[in-house]
Amino acid sequence: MHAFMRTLTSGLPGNELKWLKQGAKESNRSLESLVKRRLAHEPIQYILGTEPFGDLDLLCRAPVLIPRPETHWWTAALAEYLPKTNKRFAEHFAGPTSRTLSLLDLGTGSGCIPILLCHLWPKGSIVATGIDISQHAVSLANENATLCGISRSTFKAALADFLDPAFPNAETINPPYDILTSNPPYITADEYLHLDDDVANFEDPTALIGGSDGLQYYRDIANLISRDGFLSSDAVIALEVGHSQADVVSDMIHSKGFNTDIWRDPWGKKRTVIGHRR
Ligand SMILES: C[S@@+](CC[C@H](N)C(=O)[O-])C[C@H]1O[C@@H](n2cnc3c(N)ncnc32)[C@H](O)[C@@H]1O
Repeated sequence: MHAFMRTLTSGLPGNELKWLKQGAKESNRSLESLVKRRLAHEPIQYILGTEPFGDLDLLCRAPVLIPRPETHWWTAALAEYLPKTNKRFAEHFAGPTSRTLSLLDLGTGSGCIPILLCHLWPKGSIVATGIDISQHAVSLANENATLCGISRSTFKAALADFLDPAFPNAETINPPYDILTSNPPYITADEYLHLDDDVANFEDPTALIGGSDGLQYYRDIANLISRDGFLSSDAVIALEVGHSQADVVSDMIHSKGFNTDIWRDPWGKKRTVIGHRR
């Protein structure tokens, strides 16, 4: 048996084996079955069922997108940046004010972005909504919100399709929003064909492909933000983009009456487009 396990685990990096052993110990699942799943390219986050996102530990379940380190990076940076953008936001984050701030996250997946923002602003009271086209994602995001126990704020995920011309029409979507965040699907249909098995065989293609040129969702977001009454007059927008998309997405947002800024991640890539109403 030991020799069999040694052969089975020889294809795994040492740290993954350590995590799987830990996972097997914590959940009474056999190490052999966990290793077999990993060797079949299932991501370790789905096998263990969680992934750290800052100091949160979020539930992960296929096929909902596993939160990525680059998403954590800009979300944490946004939490620091927002109080510096205007007086109303600054007052709000210093402590409770008479008004709540409303936040909408488009394509919320695990709920990682709004849940971390609420967690990092413990003094503010934010009414956050995450929408997703996938019921798997909506359920997981609501479970994550309960698990993470955000104090003064509330977060609720709801099923909706933001590409639908009738969006927003559900009761759960209640504009105007003060903060709009999104990490939409942004890889091209061609890039999808070249993804590693770990991603392509387990994560939902709907979470990844942004149309033939990868930009379909940004065009839609640009249309949404230019609608009367969708955003408040001092709203801030934060969009994650693919590594070559920042300039074109920034131009789209700029053309809708917003000043824009592009943030580079710690690895030097242009990863986030920030927008403020002009
Ligand atoms: C790249 S994932 C991001 C998930 C999560 N926000 C994160 O950063 O880990 C994009 C998400 O958008 C959702 N999505 C795709 N098309 C959508 C649509 N038309 N309306 C609403 N959500 C959509 C997917 O189901 C997926 O959860």
